[in-house]
Amino acid sequence: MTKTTSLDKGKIKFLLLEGIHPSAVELLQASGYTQVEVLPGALEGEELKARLADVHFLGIRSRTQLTAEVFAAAPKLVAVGAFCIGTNQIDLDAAREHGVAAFNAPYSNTRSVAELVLAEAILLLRGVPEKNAAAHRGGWLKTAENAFEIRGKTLGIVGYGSIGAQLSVLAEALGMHVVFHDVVAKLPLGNARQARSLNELLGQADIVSLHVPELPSTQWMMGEAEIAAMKPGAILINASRGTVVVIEALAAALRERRLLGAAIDVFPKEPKSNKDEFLSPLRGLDNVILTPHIGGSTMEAQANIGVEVAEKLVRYSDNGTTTRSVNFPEVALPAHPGKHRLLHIHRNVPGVLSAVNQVFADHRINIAAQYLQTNDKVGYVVTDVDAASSDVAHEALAKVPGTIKSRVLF
Ligand SMILES: NC(=O)C1=CN([C@@H]2O[C@H](COP(=O)(O)OP(=O)(O)OC[C@H]3O[C@@H](n4cnc5c(N)ncnc54)[C@H](O)[C@@H]3O)[C@@H](O)[C@H]2O)C=CC1
Ligand SMILES: O=C(O)C(=O)COP(=O)(O)O
Repeated sequence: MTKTTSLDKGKIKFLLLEGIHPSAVELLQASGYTQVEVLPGALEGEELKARLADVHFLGIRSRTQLTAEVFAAAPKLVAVGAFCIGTNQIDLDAAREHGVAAFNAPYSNTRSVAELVLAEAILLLRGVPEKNAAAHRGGWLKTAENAFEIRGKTLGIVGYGSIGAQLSVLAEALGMHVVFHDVVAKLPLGNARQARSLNELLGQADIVSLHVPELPSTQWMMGEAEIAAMKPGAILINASRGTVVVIEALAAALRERRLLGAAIDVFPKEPKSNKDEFLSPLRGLDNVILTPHIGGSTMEAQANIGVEVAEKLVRYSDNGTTTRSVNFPEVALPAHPGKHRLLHIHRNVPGVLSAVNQVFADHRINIAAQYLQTNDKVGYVVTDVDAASSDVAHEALAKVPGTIKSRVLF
């Protein structure tokens, strides 16, 4: 039998958590990976660590927290796939230091989030959440008071990245004016314009929608002062991360009717599973749409994400390609028939590359192709050598000081 990978594909273990779409399993199996375990929920603590003891590839979504402690308990882990956009749940530095490459799906659920936000903006401008809640209780709130068309209103987008920019285009198609705030100068799409500051945006927008990643700089960025700076009767929508809004300050503004309404999809503390109770100061406020972190949860987005991230994991497993990794130097080297491929991940300190190449010189191994990329912490070198030399080279490479991980691919 001809081997295609150093470790028989049938022995490589994938663990997919949080109900990742079956499209991922199908792709992995079609690529020869038969050991794929799928769990519907997230794992944490000792259970997560115990499960990871013999796992090579892990798939998660936004809920599973991968800390330095978790990586330390996963000696065989080669890569992590975040089957979502955000990677704030992964300690990316710790992953890198353990030689674990991380990938995500930066675009597959963008449209789903943008559509949800627009739908919520329309419903909130019409007071539908309150009228719907009243009707369920036997009430009948037929009135035009505080009910508005979306046409002609100003949408303020905070974070003009993939989602913010997509939302901008859709909003203009509905006749909205768009103003955005971003820490980076961005090309405005259509007639959108970039505000000079968050406060300028807050003073102009009828609807403020947040689309920033979770970062130290975005934590609690919508606090009491920022909410007070919003126009009276404005609407706040948050489908980014729960740590971006001070939820108590929002609840106070909504109770006092300073804001017309809000739609919140993400929370500082979210239930761990569908079985746990959702607790929030926003519960019971009829002018708030509360959704259980489903901005990206559509069949279309999940199916696409399943394929996108599974493909990235397969490419990394099969030939060492790290293109679009979120924490690793990017390397993509074409396959060289008849050669074996050595993957060497090391600390980016002076002397490691020369020590690596000294191994080849010492063993008189001819290099067919070699590619090195580094980032501030880690170096990743891919070397293709004659098949007959790969075992001896692999053994010697693993002993080079500064080595984090090394693999050989046949
Ligand atoms: N509710 C849900 O189910 C989903 C939530 N998300 C969240 O949405 C976030 C945004 O997604 P994308 O648009 O794809 O990300 P992106 O990375 O394309 O865009 C984020 C933008 O925010 C900007 N930014 C960063 N810090 C900022 C700050 N302090 N002030 C203003 N702008 C700032 C960046 O420059 C960038 O333009 C994700 O990081 C994720 O946390 C994403 C998908 C689904
Ligand atoms: O893509 C993201 O960043 C999200 O927040 C979506 O998370 P989820 O996959 O629904 O847990």
